[in-house]
Amino acid sequence: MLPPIRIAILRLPHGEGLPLPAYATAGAAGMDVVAAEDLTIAPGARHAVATGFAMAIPEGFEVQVRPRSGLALKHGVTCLNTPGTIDSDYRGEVKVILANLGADPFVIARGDRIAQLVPAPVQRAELEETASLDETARGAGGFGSTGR
Ligand SMILES: O=c1ccn([C@H]2C[C@H](O)[C@@H](COP(=O)(O)OP(=O)(O)OP(=O)(O)O)O2)c(=O)[nH]1
Ligand SMILES: [Mg+2]
Repeated sequence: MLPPIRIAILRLPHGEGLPLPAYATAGAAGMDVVAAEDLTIAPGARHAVATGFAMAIPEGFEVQVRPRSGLALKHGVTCLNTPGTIDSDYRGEVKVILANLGADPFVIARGDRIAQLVPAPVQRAELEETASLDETARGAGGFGSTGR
């Protein structure tokens, strides 16, 4: 495991009394995030769920917002934009965009764990426009071109 990076976190007024994101076990890769609001997401609906905190991620890193597998498997609830990207220059409230792909309304109580946060280094690219690309065995084949 790499040494942890430091991320400043600001509790917002409506986050008072809630646990900050935390690792559930010694080997957990993601910090669980709790909802800062009570709400019900209807089947087929989505909602940007409040978390009650904002962060200042160090330059060169991002934080990914990922679904919890238990919610996905048991209820069909996932992060619609997974993995969500929190930019290092974002200072607003972190929101979790949950979608209910299940058949039943999904009830969230303030304090329920709804997603997990994973910090990751950012690799930027410089694009170089070119007139042609090198040839490969795959070529333009994709989307199942190698078979099932
Ligand atoms: O799950 C998410 C995804 C994003 N964000 C916030 C932090 C992120 O830095 C910002 C912008 O996200 P993104 O770049 O994915 O969205 P966009 O649609 O491109 O918005 P923008 O035009 O603000 O970049 O929204 C969240 O709070 N939760
Ligand atoms: Mg963007």
